[in-house]
Amino acid sequence: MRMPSIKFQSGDTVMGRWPGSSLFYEVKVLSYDAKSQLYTVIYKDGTELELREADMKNPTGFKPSRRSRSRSPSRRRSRSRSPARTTRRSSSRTVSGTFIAETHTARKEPKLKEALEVRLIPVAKPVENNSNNKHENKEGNDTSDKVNEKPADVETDKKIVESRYNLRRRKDDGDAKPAEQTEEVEQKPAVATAPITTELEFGGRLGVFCMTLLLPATVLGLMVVCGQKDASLMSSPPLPSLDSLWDLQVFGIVVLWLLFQALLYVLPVGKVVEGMPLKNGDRLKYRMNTLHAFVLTVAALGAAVHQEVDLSYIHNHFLQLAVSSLLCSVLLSVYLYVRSRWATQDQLAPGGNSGSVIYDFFMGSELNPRIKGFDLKYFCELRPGLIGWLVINAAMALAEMKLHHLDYPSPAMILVNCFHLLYVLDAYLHEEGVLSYMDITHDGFGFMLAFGDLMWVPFTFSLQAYYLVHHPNHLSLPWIVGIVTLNVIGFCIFRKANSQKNAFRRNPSDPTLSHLKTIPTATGKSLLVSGLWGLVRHPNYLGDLIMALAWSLPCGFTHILPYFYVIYLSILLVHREARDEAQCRRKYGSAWDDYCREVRYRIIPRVY
Ligand SMILES: NC(=O)C1=CN([C@@H]2O[C@H](COP(=O)(O)OP(=O)(O)OC[C@H]3O[C@@H](n4cnc5c(N)ncnc54)[C@H](OP(=O)(O)O)[C@@H]3O)[C@@H](O)[C@H]2O)C=CC1
Ligand SMILES: CC(C)=CCC[C@@H](C)[C@H]1CC=C2C3=C(CC[C@@]21C)[C@@]1(C)CC[C@H](O)C(C)(C)[C@@H]1CC3
Repeated sequence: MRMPSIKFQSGDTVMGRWPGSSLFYEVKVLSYDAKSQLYTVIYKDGTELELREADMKNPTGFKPSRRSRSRSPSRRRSRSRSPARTTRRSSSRTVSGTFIAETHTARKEPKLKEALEVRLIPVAKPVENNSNNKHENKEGNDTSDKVNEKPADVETDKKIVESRYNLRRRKDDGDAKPAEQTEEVEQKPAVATAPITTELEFGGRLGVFCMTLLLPATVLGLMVVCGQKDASLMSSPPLPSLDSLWDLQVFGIVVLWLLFQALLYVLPVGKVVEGMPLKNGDRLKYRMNTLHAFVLTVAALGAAVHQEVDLSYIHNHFLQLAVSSLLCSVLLSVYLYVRSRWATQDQLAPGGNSGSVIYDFFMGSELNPRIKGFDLKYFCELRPGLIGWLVINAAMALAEMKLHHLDYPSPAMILVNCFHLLYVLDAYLHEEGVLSYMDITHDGFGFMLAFGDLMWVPFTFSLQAYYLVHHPNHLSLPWIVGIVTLNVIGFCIFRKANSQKNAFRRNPSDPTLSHLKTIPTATGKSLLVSGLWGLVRHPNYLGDLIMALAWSLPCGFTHILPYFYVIYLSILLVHREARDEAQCRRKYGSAWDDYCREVRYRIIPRVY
């Protein structure tokens, strides 16, 4: 069928611009939509886009780039769609000669905003991750793959993307805008906008409302039961008195603790690194000094103990400390919710923009709330709660010694303390990796994380140590060896999986990963499909769960309470895996399905 009187016809091979760049690839015209005046074209790697005529040219006037690197046009996408780059970048790569550099120099970008609809259809086959077969952008500020030609200036690039393109879904996704609506789109500033959250998690508004009330009650309930002689969940201990829950002095101590950690956070020590690219292409800066903060805290506490400060105060005021932390997390969440009302669209998290007060309060509306560079979410995620957890553990060891007149903590208490210390130190030693975790890159900062970081982590993660104070458990040497071995296995899987993924994301050409197979995706990123990431789809979760079991075993088998952490983590990680799965399927489309076919189990090999 011939098309209307237009420049290009279906079946023509022409050069199509890649969104946001001055790069042209060979494309085949599939169809033309007269209403939207867009051509649907297909790139050689199977990527389909819709382009305006102005972004398509006859092949004459183009020359093939002399370099021939295996790089799919679609892999340019993440770069070209990220307007604000802090690095300059190359513009001459080829996919078996299909990626062509424009021969014109100093091309002027028209000021017109143009509509572009995007649909990516990846061609995904596992490939060896060797240096001749790269499918992936280097994440971060890597400039080592720069080649000649017009390096795109940050601002110029931003303007090009903002003024030339409005990326939106294709018609066949069901919400294409007719031509009249395109006008409307063009009138808005061309910045990334946060979509309204329609798919509500955690049982929606009612679910999060219940969780907001039940989670704090659960922590307090567990703590009360744990302090009883009979730590059975079926026991019904007397309700704690108001006095045992609240003390102004204790509240003051918690506030001082937060301020002290905040002070350590702003110390100008440690390198500053950039986080993952945000929706608008910017990268926030983070100072990596959690380890410094930890060491200084230990030094300060050591000095305090030397001055005869009694750390068993923590054990004696455990409930009051928890209630004060809860109050701080509620106040913080209210502040976060209120300030999110003034946040710009591109500062909002995808999951916390539903318009429902309770839902957005719980999930967190703003992705990276900052006060003059002080990142509230990142601060809370790694510092007051995690260091607080270790301090509580140490206080429990002292309380155990005091209560049972011991010269040293029991072997069970030492194991629990050492395992937890290793886990937290590992996070600090690999602090940069945390910047790519879901909580930082995807989840908003609201009650769930504020409460999780400030109350849940320190007071439920330390339950095993608290339990051991009142329920000593003798461990034989074989048990000790067995438990230590289990923790080492879990830790190695956890660390290796996280390190492999982080290294691969930072530099897919990393020679230490060259033996691993990968699946390319249309976004330009690849997926690891062998090694630990070929065993299950979340090997890091598997390692985490094995460690969790090793942390509970020192407490014996008399009560289920010390196993609370394993139960919590299993539920959280299964749910998290499902969330991540949905995100990855959206992001990677059929390449993700191929990965799932290749790696059948999610967390536990041959089981789940
Ligand atoms: N102790 C606790 O309470 C908790 C601990 N954790 C731990 O935190 C850590 C971080 O967890 P989380 O942020 O949930 O998830 P991950 O660190 O596993 O990140 C998931 C992301 O990894 C990338 N990815 C997935 N599969 C592959 C693959 N095959 N190859 C390359 N990249 C892949 C995808 O992102 P992309 O492709 O965009 O890079 C995906 O979105 C984990 O180790 C977890 O165990 C988590 C929650 C609670
Ligand atoms: C429902 C509910 C109680 C939600 C709160 C969940 C949070 C407690 C967790 C979500 C992800 C977390 C992570 C860590 C601690 C627990 C929370 C905040 C973590 C910082 C622990 C240390 C690890 O090494 C880690 C850095 C991998 C980890 C990151 C995720």
